[in-house]
Amino acid sequence: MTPAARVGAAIGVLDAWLSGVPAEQALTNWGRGARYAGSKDRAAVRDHVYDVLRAKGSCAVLGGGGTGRALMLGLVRLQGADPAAVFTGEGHAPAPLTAGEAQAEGPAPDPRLDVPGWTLPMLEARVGDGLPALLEGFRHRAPLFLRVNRRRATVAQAAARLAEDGVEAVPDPRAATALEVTSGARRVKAAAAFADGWVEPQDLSVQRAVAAVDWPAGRILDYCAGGGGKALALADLTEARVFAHDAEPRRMADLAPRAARAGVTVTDLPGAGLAGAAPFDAVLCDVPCSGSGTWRRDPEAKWRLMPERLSALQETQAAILRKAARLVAPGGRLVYMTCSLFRPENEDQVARFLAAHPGWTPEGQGAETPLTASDGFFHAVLRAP
Ligand SMILES: C[S@@+](CC[C@H](N)C(=O)[O-])C[C@H]1O[C@@H](n2cnc3c(N)ncnc32)[C@H](O)[C@@H]1O
Repeated sequence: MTPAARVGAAIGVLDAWLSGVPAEQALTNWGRGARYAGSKDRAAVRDHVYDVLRAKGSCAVLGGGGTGRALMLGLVRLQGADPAAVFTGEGHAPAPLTAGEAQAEGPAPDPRLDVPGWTLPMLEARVGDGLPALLEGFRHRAPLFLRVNRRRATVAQAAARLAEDGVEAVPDPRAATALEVTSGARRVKAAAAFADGWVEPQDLSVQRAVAAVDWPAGRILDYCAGGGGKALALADLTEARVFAHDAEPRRMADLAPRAARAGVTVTDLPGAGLAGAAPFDAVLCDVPCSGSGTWRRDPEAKWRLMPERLSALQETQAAILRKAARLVAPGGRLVYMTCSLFRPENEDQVARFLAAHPGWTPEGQGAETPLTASDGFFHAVLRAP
């Protein structure tokens, strides 16, 4: 495919997204009908779509509208390319610009347009004067970080082995287990270091939060284990026996093979087994949240989020904390985590729990933002009476 044909394909995918099809589904649907597209074409189309979703408000201003075509035109302008060289109408390229489209270019748009307006006060409350830098960052792709499984390799050994497979990665002094991938990110999952469990993708902010907690020896329950990212990190980092639970057990399907790769043991605990297995010395609640800390990675999420959804998430978070607290041993720890930047999901949620649970004490908390680590991430440690 020519570069212009890739833009044409991205326009179709964006139109499908605008009609309500999730981005991944829209990309899959396009891919099924595009047998001629090679892996580089597919990657380029995906990148166009996600670049638009990261900067949708700016693209709409620069492209003069909200259709897939206008958004892609805006992206071409935002990236400093010449639209006339892309919108040629030749082959599978999009049709030439109309006079109106050619004139639509205006001043550089405000990055505030690239997040839902009602979230701006919450973002500002988190980063203060850093808001312009945060919003500018949201327009760009997030870096990829790996966590080195220290039971398998040192950080230096993992970096050297990744390099053999064309993945360049450098240690990050902000976390002892972190490698930042500086080139070859798409090759990580095919690399021997990944297949042999030396590395797992995990954001820097998560690695910092996990390392900041004083985890007890004994028994730790990951109550919202999902794919198991935190449970695996805990099994590698601590000497504790790690258990994993999730309200939707199918989400934990990858946990066993990932644990086997990493050479660690994580024990599944279905709902029926929870009460009998309690109490635990620590219970981690990595709760469902807005994901506002990961909007660079999942920009579609910011356009899906509505105030009602945020309120519902807060109720879910409070309910999970209430239930999980009952599983903590006397004097044990409840560790609350979100990948949200919003206080209502973080500090306010902790305050609400403490107000309703006399005797529990806060033992420290931390909030990362894309300005301090990579993703936004929050953690708080609460001590049981
Ligand atoms: C943020 S994700 C967890 C990500 C995971 N810890 C990781 O590191 O990959 C939140 C998880 O909470 C689960 N969940 C939602 N409601 C729950 C509940 N009431 N009890 C337990 N888990 C719940 C979801 O199924 C989802 O897998």
